[in-house]
Amino acid sequence: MVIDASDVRRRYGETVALDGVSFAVDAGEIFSLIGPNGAGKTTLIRALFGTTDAEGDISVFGRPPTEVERGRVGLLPQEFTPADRLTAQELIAYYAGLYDDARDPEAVLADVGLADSAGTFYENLSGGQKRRACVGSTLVNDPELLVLDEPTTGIDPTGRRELWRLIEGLADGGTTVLLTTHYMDEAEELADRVGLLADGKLVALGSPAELVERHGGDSRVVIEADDDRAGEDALRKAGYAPIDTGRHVSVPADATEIPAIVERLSEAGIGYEGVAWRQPSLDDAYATLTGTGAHGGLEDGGETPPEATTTDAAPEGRA
Ligand SMILES: Nc1ncnc2c1ncn2[C@@H]1O[C@H](COP(=O)(O)OP(=O)(O)OP(=O)(O)O)[C@@H](O)[C@H]1O
Repeated sequence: MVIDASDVRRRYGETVALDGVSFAVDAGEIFSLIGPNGAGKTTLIRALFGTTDAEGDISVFGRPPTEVERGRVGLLPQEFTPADRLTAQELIAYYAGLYDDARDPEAVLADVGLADSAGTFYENLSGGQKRRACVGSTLVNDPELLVLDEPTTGIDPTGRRELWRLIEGLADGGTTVLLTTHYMDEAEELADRVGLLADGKLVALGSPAELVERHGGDSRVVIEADDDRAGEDALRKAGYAPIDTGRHVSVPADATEIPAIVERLSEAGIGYEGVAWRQPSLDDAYATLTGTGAHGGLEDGGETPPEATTTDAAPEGRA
């Protein structure tokens, strides 16, 4: 086991940032922490690495956070902006210089796909290349555990996919990865297991598929109606129970029910742009658990996560 955390608590004055968090991460796993802004993700990462004090039992590689050998861990903080006028090569070489037995910077540049951009100033790299260069700076010590705090925030879809492939490659090579993200597709794509933090508590823990199964709801037919309200009314009258997703008309149904749904709509004279069948995703599970969309927050007026989800996380809290 690489990380073992039990009943971790941290307050900042009156603010409870972590309220008894327990979880464990195994070697070679990609574990993703998700949760609304202010849920406690960064505080938890800082507690795991001893840069903030916390109550509870934490061990990383079997040792208290402050006693872990630095060389075994690589950490990419959320706010990390290297100097614009360093080339990619200079950036990696700088970090390599901090370790006695660092890897060859050229090899690290190749690993993060920047061999051809080694001489490019950081400011002239694309968003995705910049983040890969930053990840590269955490790889100079060949860490066994890599911690990435929102590694793809602000990057375009191509850059995000490049980073995903990089992270997957590292995990395939045996690196344990702990990452935070606000992107549910990222957690779903990358993570072996996901922990959902809300208000300092781990309210759900499991593989993306398990969380979707437990909290994602039913598969649904989504209708892009010309008039959503009229569409919902028509389907309700026909015996369907529309789900409130904030946009379009969604009714729990199998794909085989599409013809019947379309018929009900045309009987009611409702026009539509499109009809699609969709299985629930991690986004849906997240919305159910937090009462928000993926980019909202409980503090933005969402509901308190249902009690049942708090208790159902408990037995799996420790792997
Ligand atoms: N140094 C600090 N001093 C006071 N309060 C803090 C400090 N750091 C965090 N907090 C508070 O603790 C809570 C958890 O914050 P944290 O940054 O861990 O959340 P987060 O899940 O990482 O949020 P985000 O997704 O926005 O990065 C918040 O209410 C935050 O305001």
